[in-house]
Amino acid sequence: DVPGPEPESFLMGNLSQLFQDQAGEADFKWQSQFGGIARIKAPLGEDMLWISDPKALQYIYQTSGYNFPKQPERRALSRLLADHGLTWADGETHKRQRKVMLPAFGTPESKALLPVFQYHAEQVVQLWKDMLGGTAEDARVLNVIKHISSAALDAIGEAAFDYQLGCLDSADNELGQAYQNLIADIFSLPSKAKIFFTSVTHYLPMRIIEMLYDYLPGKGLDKARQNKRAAHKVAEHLLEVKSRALLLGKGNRDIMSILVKANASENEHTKLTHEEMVSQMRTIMLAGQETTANTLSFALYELAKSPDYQTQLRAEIRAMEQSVRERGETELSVADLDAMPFLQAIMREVLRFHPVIMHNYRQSAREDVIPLSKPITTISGKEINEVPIPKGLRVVLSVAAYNRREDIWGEDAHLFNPQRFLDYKGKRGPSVGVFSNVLTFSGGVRACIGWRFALYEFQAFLVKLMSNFEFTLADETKRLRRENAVVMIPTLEGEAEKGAQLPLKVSLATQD
Ligand code: HEM
Repeated sequence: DVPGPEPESFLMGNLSQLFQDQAGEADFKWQSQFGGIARIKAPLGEDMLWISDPKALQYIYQTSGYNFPKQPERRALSRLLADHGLTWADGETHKRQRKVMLPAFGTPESKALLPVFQYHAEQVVQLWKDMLGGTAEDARVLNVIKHISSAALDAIGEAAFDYQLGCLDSADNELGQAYQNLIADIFSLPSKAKIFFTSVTHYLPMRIIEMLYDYLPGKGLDKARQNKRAAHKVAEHLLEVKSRALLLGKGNRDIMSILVKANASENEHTKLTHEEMVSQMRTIMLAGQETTANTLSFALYELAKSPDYQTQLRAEIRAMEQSVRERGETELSVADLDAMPFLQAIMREVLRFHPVIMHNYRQSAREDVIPLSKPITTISGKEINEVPIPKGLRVVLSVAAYNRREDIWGEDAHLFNPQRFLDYKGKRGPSVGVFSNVLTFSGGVRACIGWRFALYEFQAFLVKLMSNFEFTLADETKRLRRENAVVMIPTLEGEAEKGAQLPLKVSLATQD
């Protein structure tokens, strides 16, 4: 009885709109037509709910979090790319894994990684300076996402595992190659057949879905299986090195070392098994790299579009660099970053406007009642404040739409406007997201565990790049598409098959 958009066909339902249109387009349309909740169709006439209502989201993510596990086909994809790690786990297994992993992702642990991120950002600066030649007049169009992705891989290799990948130097590293464009290569440009297949696999037992992913031929699946072989080899080796170091009392600040230590103090029932520890390495590599690199790329895109924001941000950076020099240091500290209001506002607005994970997918484990913050009128004309749902109902939680709600973000929600975070610091609706109430890192019991890690990495890179370079749009950038490839990637209209591309005109920034 909940209203929703017309399905394209019985076979596809509404899913092509969700996955083939530009990222977020269907979400924005449905939000303006139906409000915070709509009935959409999956293939073969199956009913699903699409949701951006804050109270409903809060209920599903948080209040009733473990009653809304991930959809089985999504878990099967997680297993393909990250084994039995945290993104795959559900219920008690998820609670146990998350408890052991949390200490590695706390605030002090993430802050301690800032120098690692600054180092890798500096490598991009040096590379681009070499490519540019040396005078402020020299400008070149660079596909910025290429180098940012490689540097983000190097950064996560070192920050999470104390492992040198050397992707930016194009070092011939098997693990680095296994992760380069992993998600984009597997999930971008999904055909109708692929969308149909992925969606209907949930009618099969989990074991069969997993076997299909293990043995079916296909370029994407081959890449995932090759990734598994490369990652397992390195993970086994690293676990051995780190366990030995722990025995010798030599800890390190990388995430894996902290995890090995935290796990050693757990009892037999709560400990992660060896296989689970190996899985967490793939989980962190998968969840942490393309997400951060793509967010940073969209930030450069927005700043290239708005020279004024760029000038304002650079002025703030210059002032802070000056005060850092005056105290005899060379790098900005976490406190310095926190004391830069425009940087903070830009970061929040980029995360709000370009959430690289646009949807989360869940399924009700029992009959339930979803509360709404605003009533809706049903097809039969009743006004309702809550929606009763059956067990097994699949729901799409729309990060994209929530982040553009006018009742939360204001009438200009569809405009990129960092000023909103400077003008208004109060509470915006029910608390849903873990950070600044944007939903980009999700919320509740399985919110992004690496959000602090991502924020420091983002700031380290953005400050270095803005301090050294000016960015303007290139002609090609007018064809930019936000491609929905599970993680949102920038591609160019007509060249989507080339994968992630973000051509920007880059020149040296003047240092005054
Ligand atoms: C801008 C960067 C990032 C964004 C936008 C992002 C977003 C998200 C979102 C939306 C989820 C929830 C997915 C769901 O519930 O279906 C998630 C989960 C997760 N993220 Fe992130 N993430 C980012 C960076 C990172 C980093 C840097 C790491 C690790 C170093 C990381 C590790 C994880 C893990 C392990 C989970 C699974 C948590 C769980 O299921 O309990 N993420 N992330």
